[in-house]
Amino acid sequence: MTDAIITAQDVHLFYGQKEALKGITLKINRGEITAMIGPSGCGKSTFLRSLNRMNDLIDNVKITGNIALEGQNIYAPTMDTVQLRKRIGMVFQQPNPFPFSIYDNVVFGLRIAGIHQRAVLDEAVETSLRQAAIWDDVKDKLDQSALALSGGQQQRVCIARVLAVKPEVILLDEPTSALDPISATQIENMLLELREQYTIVIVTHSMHQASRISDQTAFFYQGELIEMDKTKQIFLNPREQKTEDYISGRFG
Ligand SMILES: Nc1ncnc2c1ncn2[C@@H]1O[C@H](COP(=O)(O)OP(=O)(O)OP(=O)(O)O)[C@@H](O)[C@H]1O
Repeated sequence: MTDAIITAQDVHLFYGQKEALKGITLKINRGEITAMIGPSGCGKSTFLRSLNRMNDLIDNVKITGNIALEGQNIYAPTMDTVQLRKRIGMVFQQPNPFPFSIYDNVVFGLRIAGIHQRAVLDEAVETSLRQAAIWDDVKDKLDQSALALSGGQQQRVCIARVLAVKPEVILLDEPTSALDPISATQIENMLLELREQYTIVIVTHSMHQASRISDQTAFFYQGELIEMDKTKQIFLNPREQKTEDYISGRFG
């Protein structure tokens, strides 16, 4: 029996006058990978960003409805957004390591949280880089710039940076679309390893990626959630014609 770690209830989001999300209601199951798919502009990244209040950083955004993490409304005025973004970490499309060493990238969030003991940081660096499946590649050059790594390696360091603060949920917005196919597959394999320990939500344009790694798939279209179900069900026997048309490449 799966249980929900995040619930969204009738979420509407406006950029100025434009309604980008039109009443989204869904549940994200704990310890699963949930994929968000849909054509460009359908609102999947907007929805993903609303899960850890990244949209707060954009001017003129208004959101209504309710999003709860472990039953707690994340839009409540008392919610500490720094704390929230530690609990729900985010990885972006373009690898965005800081212009620091690999070591300093990984421990960035821990230092901000006031953790400075060398042994604790060393341990976090090794554990996070191992989880991100890049420890063997970088263990002998932790003091070198993260910018000198390949794109796929940089993305895994960015994932290690998120893992170091021990989030409960990891949001990934098209994390492999800027990478070569081998790096993309390595990251997919890593996400499969991380599942169960973490809850993962991934926005992807790749049907292959969604069907290969996710447990649940949500199909968005023009700001609405058309259908969400077990991934097998969505890909083999969708309920809605629009879903079928999209996954079979008839539009998008
Ligand atoms: N900062 C913004 N200001 C105004 N409108 C925005 C902003 N970000 C997104 N939008 C609009 O909201 C709608 C949803 O965009 P969003 O980026 O969430 O879609 P998406 O499905 O993730 O698309 P893509 O696959 O191309 O990334 C689009 O019409 C987009 O133009």
